[in-house]
Amino acid sequence: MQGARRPWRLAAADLACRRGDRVLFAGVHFALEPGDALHLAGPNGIGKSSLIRILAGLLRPYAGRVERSGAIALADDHLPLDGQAPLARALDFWAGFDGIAHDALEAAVLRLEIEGLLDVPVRYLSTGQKKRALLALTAARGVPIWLLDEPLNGLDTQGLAIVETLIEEHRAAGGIAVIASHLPLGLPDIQRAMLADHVPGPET
Ligand SMILES: Nc1ncnc2c1ncn2[C@@H]1O[C@H](COP(=O)(O)OP(=O)(O)OP(=O)(O)O)[C@@H](O)[C@H]1O
Repeated sequence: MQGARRPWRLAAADLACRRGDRVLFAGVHFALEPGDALHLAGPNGIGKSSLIRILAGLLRPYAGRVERSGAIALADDHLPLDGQAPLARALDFWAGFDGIAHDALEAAVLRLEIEGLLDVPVRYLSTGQKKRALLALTAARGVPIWLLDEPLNGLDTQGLAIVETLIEEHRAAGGIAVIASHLPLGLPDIQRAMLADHVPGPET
Protein backbone atom coordinates (compact mmCIF):
# COMPACT_ATOMS: atom_id res chain seq x y z
CA MET A 1 0.00 0.00 0.00
CA GLN A 2 1.36 3.41 -0.97
CA GLY A 3 2.70 5.38 2.02
CA ALA A 4 1.65 2.71 4.51
CA ARG A 5 3.05 4.67 7.46
CA ARG A 6 0.44 7.39 7.19
CA PRO A 7 -2.26 7.42 9.87
CA TRP A 8 -5.31 6.47 7.82
CA ARG A 9 -8.64 7.31 9.34
CA LEU A 10 -12.27 7.36 8.39
CA ALA A 11 -14.85 8.62 10.83
CA ALA A 12 -18.48 9.68 10.80
CA ALA A 13 -20.00 12.00 13.37
CA ASP A 14 -23.76 12.23 13.82
CA LEU A 15 -24.31 11.47 10.15
CA ALA A 16 -27.76 11.73 8.61
CA CYS A 17 -28.92 11.14 5.06
CA ARG A 18 -31.98 12.49 3.32
CA ARG A 19 -33.15 11.28 -0.08
CA GLY A 20 -36.11 13.02 -1.62
CA ASP A 21 -38.41 14.01 1.26
CA ARG A 22 -37.32 11.15 3.53
CA VAL A 23 -34.57 11.05 6.16
CA LEU A 24 -33.18 7.53 5.74
CA PHE A 25 -30.97 7.46 8.81
CA ALA A 26 -29.61 9.80 11.45
CA GLY A 27 -27.11 9.73 14.28
CA VAL A 28 -24.60 7.37 12.66
CA HIS A 29 -21.21 7.43 14.37
CA PHE A 30 -18.08 5.39 13.82
CA ALA A 31 -14.33 5.80 13.80
CA LEU A 32 -12.06 3.53 11.80
CA GLU A 33 -8.30 3.36 12.24
CA PRO A 34 -5.74 1.28 10.30
CA GLY A 35 -6.77 -2.38 10.34
CA ASP A 36 -10.42 -1.65 11.12
CA ALA A 37 -13.44 -2.75 9.14
CA LEU A 38 -17.08 -1.74 9.34
CA HIS A 39 -20.06 -3.75 8.14
CA LEU A 40 -23.00 -1.58 7.06
CA ALA A 41 -25.97 -3.86 7.49
CA GLY A 42 -29.67 -3.59 6.94
CA PRO A 43 -32.46 -4.50 4.57
CA ASN A 44 -32.97 -3.29 1.00
CA GLY A 45 -33.54 0.43 0.76
CA ILE A 46 -32.36 1.28 4.28
CA GLY A 47 -29.56 3.52 2.97
CA LYS A 48 -26.38 1.41 2.82
CA SER A 49 -25.41 2.58 -0.69
CA SER A 50 -26.31 6.15 0.21
CA LEU A 51 -23.96 6.00 3.22
CA ILE A 52 -21.18 4.57 1.06
CA ARG A 53 -21.69 7.46 -1.39
CA ILE A 54 -21.56 9.97 1.46
CA LEU A 55 -18.28 8.44 2.68
CA ALA A 56 -16.93 8.61 -0.87
CA GLY A 57 -17.79 12.30 -1.07
CA LEU A 58 -20.33 11.73 -3.86
CA LEU A 59 -23.37 12.62 -1.79
CA ARG A 60 -23.70 15.42 0.73
CA PRO A 61 -24.88 14.36 4.21
CA TYR A 62 -28.11 15.88 5.46
CA ALA A 63 -26.40 16.39 8.82
CA GLY A 64 -23.14 15.49 10.50
CA ARG A 65 -19.72 15.13 8.97
CA VAL A 66 -17.18 12.70 7.60
CA GLU A 67 -13.50 12.90 8.50
CA ARG A 68 -11.19 11.11 6.12
CA SER A 69 -7.44 10.83 5.93
CA GLY A 70 -6.24 8.62 3.09
CA ALA A 71 -7.19 7.84 -0.49
CA ILE A 72 -10.30 5.80 -1.21
CA ALA A 73 -11.22 3.09 -3.68
CA LEU A 74 -14.95 2.76 -4.30
CA ALA A 75 -16.36 -0.50 -5.61
CA ASP A 76 -20.09 -0.17 -6.20
CA ASP A 77 -22.36 -1.66 -8.84
CA HIS A 78 -20.71 0.34 -11.62
CA LEU A 79 -18.01 -1.56 -13.51
CA PRO A 80 -15.86 1.07 -15.22
CA LEU A 81 -14.75 -1.22 -18.04
CA ASP A 82 -15.45 -1.08 -21.78
CA GLY A 83 -18.03 -3.81 -22.41
CA GLN A 84 -16.89 -4.32 -25.99
CA ALA A 85 -13.22 -4.92 -25.16
CA PRO A 86 -11.65 -8.18 -24.01
CA LEU A 87 -11.13 -8.12 -20.24
CA ALA A 88 -7.32 -7.77 -20.52
CA ARG A 89 -7.56 -4.68 -22.75
CA ALA A 90 -10.35 -3.15 -20.69
CA LEU A 91 -8.39 -3.64 -17.46
CA ASP A 92 -5.19 -2.27 -18.99
CA PHE A 93 -7.00 0.80 -20.26
CA TRP A 94 -8.54 1.50 -16.87
CA ALA A 95 -5.27 0.81 -15.08
CA GLY A 96 -3.52 3.38 -17.28
CA PHE A 97 -6.29 5.90 -16.68
CA ASP A 98 -6.28 5.32 -12.91
CA GLY A 99 -2.51 5.11 -12.41
CA ILE A 100 -2.54 1.43 -11.43
CA ALA A 101 0.85 -0.31 -11.75
CA HIS A 102 0.93 -3.20 -14.22
CA ASP A 103 2.42 -5.58 -11.61
CA ALA A 104 -0.28 -4.72 -9.10
CA LEU A 105 -2.99 -5.36 -11.68
CA GLU A 106 -1.43 -8.67 -12.70
CA ALA A 107 -1.24 -9.79 -9.07
CA ALA A 108 -4.87 -8.80 -8.44
CA VAL A 109 -6.05 -10.67 -11.56
CA LEU A 110 -4.36 -13.81 -10.27
CA ARG A 111 -5.72 -13.21 -6.78
CA LEU A 112 -9.31 -12.95 -8.03
CA GLU A 113 -8.70 -15.94 -10.30
CA ILE A 114 -9.86 -14.21 -13.48
CA GLU A 115 -6.72 -14.87 -15.55
CA GLY A 116 -8.64 -17.42 -17.62
CA LEU A 117 -11.12 -14.72 -18.68
CA LEU A 118 -8.69 -12.17 -20.10
CA ASP A 119 -9.69 -12.84 -23.72
CA VAL A 120 -13.42 -12.67 -23.02
CA PRO A 121 -15.26 -9.44 -23.91
CA VAL A 122 -16.40 -7.72 -20.73
CA ARG A 123 -20.06 -7.78 -21.84
CA TYR A 124 -19.97 -11.60 -21.87
CA LEU A 125 -18.77 -11.93 -18.27
CA SER A 126 -21.22 -13.28 -15.72
CA THR A 127 -22.34 -11.22 -12.71
CA GLY A 128 -19.83 -12.90 -10.43
CA GLN A 129 -17.02 -12.62 -12.98
CA LYS A 130 -17.70 -8.89 -13.36
CA LYS A 131 -17.66 -8.54 -9.59
CA ARG A 132 -14.27 -10.27 -9.45
CA ALA A 133 -12.93 -7.89 -12.14
CA LEU A 134 -14.20 -4.89 -10.18
CA LEU A 135 -12.59 -6.13 -6.96
CA ALA A 136 -9.33 -6.81 -8.82
CA LEU A 137 -9.27 -3.15 -9.84
CA THR A 138 -10.01 -2.10 -6.26
CA ALA A 139 -7.25 -4.27 -4.81
CA ALA A 140 -4.75 -3.22 -7.49
CA ARG A 141 -5.15 0.48 -6.68
CA GLY A 142 -3.15 0.05 -3.49
CA VAL A 143 -5.05 2.71 -1.57
CA PRO A 144 -5.74 2.53 2.18
CA ILE A 145 -9.53 2.97 2.37
CA TRP A 146 -11.84 0.55 0.58
CA LEU A 147 -15.53 1.37 0.25
CA LEU A 148 -17.23 -1.81 -0.93
CA ASP A 149 -20.92 -1.74 -1.81
CA GLU A 150 -22.33 -5.28 -1.83
CA PRO A 151 -18.97 -6.84 -2.78
CA LEU A 152 -20.26 -10.37 -2.25
CA ASN A 153 -23.28 -10.21 -4.55
CA GLY A 154 -23.04 -12.75 -7.34
CA LEU A 155 -19.95 -14.49 -5.99
CA ASP A 156 -19.75 -18.27 -5.61
CA THR A 157 -18.42 -19.91 -2.42
CA GLN A 158 -14.83 -19.75 -3.62
CA GLY A 159 -15.26 -16.11 -4.65
CA LEU A 160 -16.63 -15.25 -1.21
CA ALA A 161 -13.63 -16.83 0.47
CA ILE A 162 -11.21 -15.00 -1.84
CA VAL A 163 -12.81 -11.62 -1.16
CA GLU A 164 -12.96 -12.16 2.60
CA THR A 165 -9.29 -13.12 2.60
CA LEU A 166 -8.46 -10.11 0.45
CA ILE A 167 -10.19 -7.80 2.93
CA GLU A 168 -8.34 -9.44 5.82
CA GLU A 169 -5.00 -8.98 4.06
CA HIS A 170 -5.87 -5.35 3.36
CA ARG A 171 -6.59 -4.84 7.06
CA ALA A 172 -3.43 -6.66 8.09
CA ALA A 173 -1.47 -4.24 5.88
CA GLY A 174 -3.04 -1.30 7.75
CA GLY A 175 -5.95 -0.66 5.41
CA ILE A 176 -9.51 0.26 6.33
CA ALA A 177 -12.60 -1.35 4.79
CA VAL A 178 -16.25 -0.35 4.86
CA ILE A 179 -18.47 -3.11 3.53
CA ALA A 180 -22.15 -2.55 2.77
CA SER A 181 -23.81 -5.93 2.62
CA HIS A 182 -27.09 -7.52 3.53
CA LEU A 183 -25.18 -10.81 3.77
CA PRO A 184 -23.35 -11.93 6.93
CA LEU A 185 -19.60 -11.40 6.80
CA GLY A 186 -17.17 -13.96 8.16
CA LEU A 187 -14.60 -11.38 9.22
CA PRO A 188 -13.16 -11.23 12.74
CA ASP A 189 -13.27 -8.10 14.92
CA ILE A 190 -15.48 -6.14 12.58
CA GLN A 191 -17.56 -3.17 13.66
CA ARG A 192 -21.22 -3.17 12.68
CA ALA A 193 -23.58 -0.32 11.90
CA MET A 194 -27.16 -1.55 11.76
CA LEU A 195 -28.83 1.23 9.81
CA ALA A 196 -32.28 0.01 10.83
CA ASP A 197 -31.38 1.22 14.36
CA HIS A 198 -30.86 4.74 12.99
CA VAL A 199 -34.15 5.29 11.19
CA PRO A 200 -35.65 8.45 12.67
CA GLY A 201 -39.16 8.53 14.02
CA PRO A 202 -42.07 10.10 12.11
CA GLU A 203 -41.66 13.48 13.86
CA THR A 204 -38.14 13.97 12.33
N1 LIG B 1 -31.89 10.24 -5.87
C1 LIG B 1 -32.79 9.75 -5.03
N2 LIG B 1 -33.89 10.45 -4.70
C2 LIG B 1 -34.80 9.97 -3.84
N3 LIG B 1 -34.69 8.78 -3.23
C3 LIG B 1 -33.61 8.04 -3.52
C4 LIG B 1 -32.61 8.47 -4.43
N4 LIG B 1 -31.67 7.52 -4.50
C5 LIG B 1 -32.05 6.53 -3.68
N5 LIG B 1 -33.21 6.85 -3.10
C6 LIG B 1 -33.93 6.04 -2.12
O1 LIG B 1 -33.16 5.95 -0.94
C7 LIG B 1 -33.39 4.69 -0.29
C8 LIG B 1 -32.07 4.05 0.06
O2 LIG B 1 -31.42 3.62 -1.10
P1 LIG B 1 -30.02 2.89 -0.99
O3 LIG B 1 -29.66 2.44 -2.37
O4 LIG B 1 -29.05 3.74 -0.26
O5 LIG B 1 -30.39 1.63 -0.07
P2 LIG B 1 -29.60 0.26 0.19
O6 LIG B 1 -29.70 0.00 1.67
O7 LIG B 1 -28.25 0.33 -0.38
O8 LIG B 1 -30.51 -0.76 -0.60
P3 LIG B 1 -30.13 -2.18 -1.29
O9 LIG B 1 -29.81 -3.15 -0.19
O10 LIG B 1 -31.41 -2.52 -2.00
O11 LIG B 1 -28.99 -1.93 -2.24
C9 LIG B 1 -34.25 3.87 -1.24
O12 LIG B 1 -35.58 3.90 -0.78
C10 LIG B 1 -34.13 4.62 -2.56
O13 LIG B 1 -35.30 4.49 -3.33
